[in-house]
Amino acid sequence: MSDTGVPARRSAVYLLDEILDEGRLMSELLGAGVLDKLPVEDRARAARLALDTLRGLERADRILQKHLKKYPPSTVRNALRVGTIELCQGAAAHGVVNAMVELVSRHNRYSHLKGLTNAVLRKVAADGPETWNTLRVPRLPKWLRVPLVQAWGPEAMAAMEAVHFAGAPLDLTAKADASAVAAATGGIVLPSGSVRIKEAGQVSTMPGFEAGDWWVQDAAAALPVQVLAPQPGEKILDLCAAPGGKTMQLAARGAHVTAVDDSAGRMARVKDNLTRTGLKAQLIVQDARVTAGEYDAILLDAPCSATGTIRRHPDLPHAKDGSEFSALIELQEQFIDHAWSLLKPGGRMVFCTCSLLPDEGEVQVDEALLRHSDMQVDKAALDVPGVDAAWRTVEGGLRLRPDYWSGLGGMDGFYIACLRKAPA
Ligand SMILES: C[S@@+](CC[C@H](N)C(=O)[O-])C[C@H]1O[C@@H](n2cnc3c(N)ncnc32)[C@H](O)[C@@H]1O
Repeated sequence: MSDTGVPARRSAVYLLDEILDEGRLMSELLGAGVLDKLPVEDRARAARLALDTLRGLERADRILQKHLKKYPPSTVRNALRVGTIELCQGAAAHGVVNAMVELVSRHNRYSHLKGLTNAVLRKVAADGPETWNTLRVPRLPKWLRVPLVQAWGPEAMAAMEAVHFAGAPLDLTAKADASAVAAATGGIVLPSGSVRIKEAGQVSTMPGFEAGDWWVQDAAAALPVQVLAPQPGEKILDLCAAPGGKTMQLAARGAHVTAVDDSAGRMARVKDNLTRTGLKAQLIVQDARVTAGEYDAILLDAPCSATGTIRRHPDLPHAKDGSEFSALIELQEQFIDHAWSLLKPGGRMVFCTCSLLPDEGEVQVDEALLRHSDMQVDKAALDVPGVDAAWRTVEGGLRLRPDYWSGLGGMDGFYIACLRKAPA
């Protein structure tokens, strides 16, 4: 990292400007290379500062509110937010204040606000850290909170917000032996067989990464393949496959996998992942709605709101406003119907989304059952290790929420159902 910490902090402020004002996602910004010019440590620091600021945004704003008569332009406001988060996390006051004052003073439009930056952050340094823990756990923005409270109730919502605020541990899926991966990486084996690491460093330097012994995958995201229960030699279609976590799980169990995704860029990551792990699958870049063939089993991990992944992606509720969701729900319906036409009689299809919205899970399955007289929900398929009976839903699926396993560090929100086609 640079001595002053200014370049990393400036980049964190830039990320916040783009996320909060332009509605861009962190993944999109990192994919576009906005941090690529920074040294590696500065890149990690900038991303961490931006993510921490987004998680604690409501608290930072409450602390800053006391010291601001009116809001400064958003770049300066975001610099104050980053500074507040650092101060409340216990960083040395002089380092944070000096760096933020320097950052603002070098700004070509807002250099006149360096005095305000200095004065406000000094006040935050004096009272912010002790105020921090007296403030409520940050809430989701209303556009998302309202439908989630309606779906799961206020207590569950508060529990999910507590997990979002805490952030997420690192979960790994072992190619073969979870106990060996846990021993090598200092993790624990979760009830479902994933390996969880509380304090992870840089992933690519961890033991077993180069050898391809494991890949990063949230414990909840690893469950759909367990529910599908692939058998060696089965012909399995993995629809919407990139970046390939589930493709690798299917291939590791000896299935003949055809992986389809319409993003060439994301499919390149599937290829890299397969190469690193020494696993095989046929990769096809195409729209899932034109895929052809006949398959013993299908995994449909449909594109969705990704509202189940907020503890890892705290930018999402700030960058989005829900306006894209009805188009996604419509797309999911089309994917289900087309995928169903590719399934052999007697075959099974797992439909899943990393969403907390029933419209992208429970409701999709209810409606698919009405459209397809040869479709049934296979409830027995949910009998896999680590799955709690309380997570089962009325229509026969599995509802996973971030507040489940909260003592172990939570899990991503997911919906999973196994749909069985009538025999010929
Ligand atoms: C939830 S992600 C899949 C995650 C993946 N199954 C895994 O486990 O790593 C959804 C994927 O759907 C893909 N997608 C979106 N629209 C698509 C379409 N029309 N046809 C095929 N893939 C599509 C996206 O590129 C994205 O990679």
